[in-house]
Amino acid sequence: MMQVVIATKNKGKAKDFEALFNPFGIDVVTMFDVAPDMEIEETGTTFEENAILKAQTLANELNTLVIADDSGLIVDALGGEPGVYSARYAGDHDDEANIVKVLQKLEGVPTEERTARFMCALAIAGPNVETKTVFGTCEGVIVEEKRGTNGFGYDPIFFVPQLDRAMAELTPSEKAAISHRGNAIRKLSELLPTLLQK
Ligand SMILES: O=c1nc[nH]c2c1ncn2[C@H]1C[C@H](O)[C@@H](COP(=O)(O)OP(=O)(O)OP(=O)(O)O)O1
Ligand SMILES: [Mg+2]
Repeated sequence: MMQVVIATKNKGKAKDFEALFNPFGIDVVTMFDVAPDMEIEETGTTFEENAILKAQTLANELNTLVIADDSGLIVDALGGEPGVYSARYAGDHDDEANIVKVLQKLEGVPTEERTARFMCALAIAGPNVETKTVFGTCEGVIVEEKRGTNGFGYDPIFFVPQLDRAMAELTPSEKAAISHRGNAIRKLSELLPTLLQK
């Protein structure tokens, strides 16, 4: 069985990656499987820097090819917040508190000004390969109340106009087809043949 190592400790992200890789017969392995005690501090100021940091740190530790994802929500009316700090916006990795904070800050802001996007930076690093990064985005609107129970993070408040549903109302494969993460993976897959030749 082919497998891909993802430098993440986010179970929601891991499920997204499974929806993207399992259809190709590729198993997803996370830090819970290969480095459960490892903590990688995200000291970068951009998604790209943090993705590279996570990919290279785990790749050096395992001496194998690793993909890392650094992602977040950009809300236009909040000047781009929570951005790179999405995971720690209101509390450390407290999805519910993060959602409440975004909704409170957007109180009274009309729908047409509630535009937002998810951003995903993926880095791939490993022995004998030059570290590469790719990016994916997904456009949406922040709704006033949570909708749906699928996905993770800010998915319940992220409405996808294209599908007329919130991200948390999509099945894993529907999300994979349109998400920032899906779009980034599709770009990475175009790079892989050249990357692995060396
Ligand atoms: O598809 C998504 N649907 C909803 N929310 C999302 C999504 N993608 C990223 N997000 C939010 C969650 C978290 O608040 C932050 C990611 O932070 P980020 O540091 O990249 O991930 P993390 O710390 O949860 O796991 P890890 O670093 O171990 O991969 O953006
Ligand atoms: Mg993180």
